[in-house]
Amino acid sequence: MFLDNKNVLLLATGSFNPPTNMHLRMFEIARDHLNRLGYKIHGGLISPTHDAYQKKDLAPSLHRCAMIQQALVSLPWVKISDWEVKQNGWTRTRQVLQYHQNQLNVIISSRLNDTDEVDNSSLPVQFIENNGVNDTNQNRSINVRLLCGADLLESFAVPGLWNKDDIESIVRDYGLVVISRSGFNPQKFIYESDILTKYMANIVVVTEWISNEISSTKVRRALCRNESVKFLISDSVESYIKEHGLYGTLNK
Ligand SMILES: Nc1ncnc2c1ncn2[C@@H]1O[C@H](COP(=O)(O)OP(=O)(O)OP(=O)(O)O)[C@@H](O)[C@H]1O
Ligand SMILES: NC(=O)c1ccc[n+]([C@@H]2O[C@H](COP(=O)(O)O)[C@@H](O)[C@H]2O)c1
Ligand SMILES: [Zn+2]
Repeated sequence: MFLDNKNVLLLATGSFNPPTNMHLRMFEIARDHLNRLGYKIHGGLISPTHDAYQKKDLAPSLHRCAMIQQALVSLPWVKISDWEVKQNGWTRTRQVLQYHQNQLNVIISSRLNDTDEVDNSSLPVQFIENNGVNDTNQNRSINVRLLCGADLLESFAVPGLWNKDDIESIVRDYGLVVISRSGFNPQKFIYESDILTKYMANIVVVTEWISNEISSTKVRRALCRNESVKFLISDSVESYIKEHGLYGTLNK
């Protein structure tokens, strides 16, 4: 019932519209915290949501993927997975976790058996190679964990947004790493949820003490008003946005 595998790959889902410095910091904050708790982080993945995800002002995934790729140049231990955006429609988060966990299992077993016929282009397998999965006395599996902000956790309570079964599977089979966000109280939210309390051992809440209110919404607003977004997003992401006239920057 409790996840005791300390070998972890962090997977973050979301719009990344556009990717901000806080999206990148989430991975760094989570890795530091989990390392202190004795976990070993074998890599990270960003899985942007499909264009069919009904969200206001969502830029096409082609652009969101390109921006994520630019942003990740300064965070090489995290890779983009474009599996979600390549599907025919929106994919629920439980299925996103399931797909990547299956892929990871296949890759690890093919490495252990010295067969290499799996397409692993979307997974950061170099971390797996470099992080001792082939060591003896090592647990040879890696758990995909959902990395999210406290707002995403609290969206579990939005009526009709998440299936009850999906929430249970996410927290039971994968586990959560939740980064604090101002205006949200993940500890209280867990306390008030029977299912989250049942599996609280699988939820790591990480407090970001250097609190930072960057959000994509605020960045889009600043861009549209022709205000500076420097130090909120990567310079290369800003250049990409302006080059393609995204978020109302055309002719500004
Ligand atoms: N400042 C932040 N602190 C903690 N978590 C964050 C922060 N910004 C984004 N996240 C997390 O990153 C993931 C992707 O979020 P998302 O793409 O919605 O970014 P966002 O900044 O919330 O964008 P938007 O304003 O468009 O909703 C989510 O799990 C979200 O909770
Ligand atoms: N039922 C579900 O699995 C479910 C519901 C709502 C959002 N989500 C995901 O959570 C993320 C939320 O992103 P935003 O915070 O940008 O809306 C997206 O990746 C979306 O696909 C999943
Ligand atoms: Zn959001």
